Order: sequence, then C-alpha cells, then structure tokens
Amino acid sequence: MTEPIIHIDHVTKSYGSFTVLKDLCFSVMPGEKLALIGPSGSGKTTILRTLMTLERIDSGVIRVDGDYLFHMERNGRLVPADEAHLHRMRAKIGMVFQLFNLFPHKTVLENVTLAPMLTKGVRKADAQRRAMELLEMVGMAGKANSMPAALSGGQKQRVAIARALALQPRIMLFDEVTSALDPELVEEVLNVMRMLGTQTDMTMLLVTHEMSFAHDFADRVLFFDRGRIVEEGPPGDIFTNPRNERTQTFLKKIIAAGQRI
Ligand SMILES: Nc1ncnc2c1ncn2[C@@H]1O[C@H](COP(=O)(O)OP(=O)(O)OP(=O)(O)O)[C@@H](O)[C@H]1O
Repeated sequence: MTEPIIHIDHVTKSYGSFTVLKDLCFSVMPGEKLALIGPSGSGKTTILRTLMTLERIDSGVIRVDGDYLFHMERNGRLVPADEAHLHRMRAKIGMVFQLFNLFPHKTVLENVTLAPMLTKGVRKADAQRRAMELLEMVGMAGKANSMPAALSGGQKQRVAIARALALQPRIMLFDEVTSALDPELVEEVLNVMRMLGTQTDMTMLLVTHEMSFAHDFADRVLFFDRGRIVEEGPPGDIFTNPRNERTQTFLKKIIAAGQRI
C-alpha cells in the first residue's frame, strides 16, 4: 500500500498565548493536489511554513517522504533534528510565496541557478542548462537576463516557480501565489500551476483564495478554521454541498463578494 508523502500527526503550535495550530492531523498522498482554504488567520500559511521548516512546532510529529521532519531516530528514540537533517528535509520541498521573494540584484537566470549551485554543488553550466529548461517551461526563457524589477508580477511569480522547481522537489507549496497580482495577470500563473498539475507527478499543496481554481484543480480540499480542519473532501462535495456550518458561512461570504466557485 502506498504511504502518505506527508503525515502530520497531532501538531500544535502557538505564538505566545495564541494557538495557531490545534492538534492538527492530516496526510497527503504522493502526487495529490491539495487545496487549503478557510478564513484569514486560520493557520493555513503557518502549516505550509512549518513544512518548509520556516516555523517550528510545539508538539506532535511530521513525517515527509518517509523521514521525520523535526526529529531524528537515535537508538530507537526520537531526538530533535540537527541542522544537517533539516537541510536535507528542506530540499524535498519547494515553496512559492505571495510576494515572489526574488533576489532583486540577480538576473532571472541567476535567481534560478543560485540554490542548486550553493546547496547542491551543481556546476554552473549544468545549473544554467536546467534553469533554461525550467524558464522555458514557465514561458520566461526570453527574460533570462532581465532583472526582477523589469518584470510584471505574473512574470516574477513564474520565475519564482521555476526557482523552486530548480531544486527538483517532490513536493511544492504555493501560498496565495496570485493574491498580490493584478487581476489580468492571475491566469498566467494559474496556467503554470495547471501545467505542473497535469505534466508532473509532484505533490502540490496550495493555500488559495481562488475558489474556482481550487474547485477545478484540487483532488481534495481541506477547510481550516481557527487552527483546525473542520471539513475535508473532494472539491465537488466541499464547494457544492458543505456540511459544516463554518464552511457554509465562509463560502456564502465568498459568493456574496462576487467570486465564482
Ligand atoms: N510570527 C508570528 N507571530 C505572531 N503571530 C503570528 C505569526 N505568524 C502568524 N501569526 C498569527 O497566526 C495566525 C494564523 O496565521 P496564518 O498566516 O497561518 O493564517 P492564514 O490562515 O494563512 O490566514 P491568511 O489567509 O490571512 O493568510 C494569524 O492570526 C497571524 O496573525
């Protein structure tokens, strides 16, 4: 039987007295496309940042691709992971952020080659060859020598996707990647994600407020509310027949705000 590629087991995390993740449990199967939806502040971004090891957890365990994320096994016991372990685990996952986070003083090509050269010791010529393939894939090869400031938001985000793919992750995390874009640029980024969804077997987790995209794209939707998953299921169920009162209220608000689902 296939094992989950991500297994989140009773994870709790607080910022001071505010508990942002409350005894959270869920699994993701290899190749699954998962949409995380829910009200602002419900913990969606925090769980993605946690998977990326940008945040630590207070309790619980997380396994990614067969290994513990924040722990290591030593003489049959779980001990906190060291930096080398975290570094290895991080390389399994790529993340794309709302605000692109490109290196402003590097060209598009350098943005994509930097991490493989620095973290994996890939030779410059090989890193450049692979980067050009990825830039081609996201329709940005023609801008390889441009600086990020010369790009539109949609173009920056497509470069950010290529940069995350350059480390050949098995899992990609997308955190509201279209929220900062002008409406006419949203579709070009969603198209790249659709292409990744159909042409690769990557596991993809996305936090999104684009409900119609989540509806069409995801295999499964998790509805987060106040640090917990209160409802989950195939998009057809969650969007057309939500059972939980909080999900119903949330979706009603989205529709009232004029969004198509
Ligand atoms: N570093 C931090 N320090 C203190 N509080 C934080 C920190 N990061 C996040 N929070 C709080 O944790 C809560 C959950 O944040 P999170 O970003 O995970 O929510 P979200 O569901 O992704 O919401 P949104 O859709 O608005 O991005 C928020 O109330 C936020 O203010």
